[in-house]
Amino acid sequence: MAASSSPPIMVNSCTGKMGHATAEAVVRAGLQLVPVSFTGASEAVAVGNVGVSGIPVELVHPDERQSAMQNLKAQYPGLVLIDFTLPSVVNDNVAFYARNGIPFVVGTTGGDREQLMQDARAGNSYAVIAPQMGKQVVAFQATLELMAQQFPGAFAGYKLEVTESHQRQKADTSGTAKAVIASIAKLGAPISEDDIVKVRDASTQTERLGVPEEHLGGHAFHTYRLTSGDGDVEFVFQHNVCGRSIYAEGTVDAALFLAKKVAEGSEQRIFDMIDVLKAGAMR
Ligand SMILES: NC(=O)c1ccc[n+]([C@@H]2O[C@H](COP(=O)([O-])OP(=O)(O)OC[C@H]3O[C@@H](n4cnc5c(N)ncnc54)[C@H](O)[C@@H]3O)[C@@H](O)[C@H]2O)c1
Ligand SMILES: O=C(O)C1=N[C@H](C(=O)O)CCC1
Repeated sequence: MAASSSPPIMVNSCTGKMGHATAEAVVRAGLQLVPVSFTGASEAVAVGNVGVSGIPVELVHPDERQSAMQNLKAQYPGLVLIDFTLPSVVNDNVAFYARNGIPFVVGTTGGDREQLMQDARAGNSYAVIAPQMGKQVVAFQATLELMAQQFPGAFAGYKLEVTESHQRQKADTSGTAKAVIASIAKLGAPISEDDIVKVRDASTQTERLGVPEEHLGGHAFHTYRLTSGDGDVEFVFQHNVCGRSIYAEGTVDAALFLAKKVAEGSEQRIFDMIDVLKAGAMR
């Protein structure tokens, strides 16, 4: 695979909310958006293409993706691929990208994460894989993980309550919240992913959580509350995001970071967003 510092970027799927926002960020960054996007079977049948900042992007049915990929590799040397699809298809997609040796960035959450990492490592592909692409949220996550590594068990005996609020259509529990509770478990306050309270109803979101009406369709309001056993001490961590631009911009940074790693012939091939932040790889 040829390397490039300004890679052509393919976004799957431009029919999705996050995929479309990321494709717009690719164009905004002055990068070449590959005018082809893999999409779900229903969308591929229903519409032929979708517009991204005035660029018509041709939609490819899952059954046609292998032949399309052969052509794309030839037509777009140095291609980097971004995946914002669904938890139900992300494993199959990652295995497909790895088999084709395409550098890829996966922001899609859920699926079988252990299998996903195994498949990503199995090929010779380069990848950035992270459930959270927003750089400032990633910095928060990294700080919490550092605290957990420096002071394991520091919050033993504390009770953790987690609430995550997202747009109504989000079916899965936030991948970011899952990653954060894994760090807090190392601090001594473990909870199960099933204990994460998912808020998806508009009235609770606007009246109790303060989500602006205009962002009900795209927001991430997370609260992590740690309370001491005697109830006398309380810590509250929050990250409240409206819209999707924080993720889209971080994803473009991740794609540029990955293209650089390919160009360098980096020995490490699989990265997360903390690696992107540590490299200072932000525009
Ligand atoms: N990492 C992050 O920072 C971040 C940020 C936002 C969303 N996400 C994740 O991204 C994913 C998508 O979120 P969304 O809000 O865009 O969802 P969405 O439902 O709007 O979009 C999903 C898209 O995937 C497409 N799709 C379905 N099957 C496909 C297949 N086999 N191949 C290609 N495309 C296929 C659908 O057509 C749909 O357009 C979720 O897992 C979400 O958690 C991650
Ligand atoms: O909008 C979404 O869906 C998001 N998904 C990621 C998660 O599951 O944590 C990141 C935040 C937004």
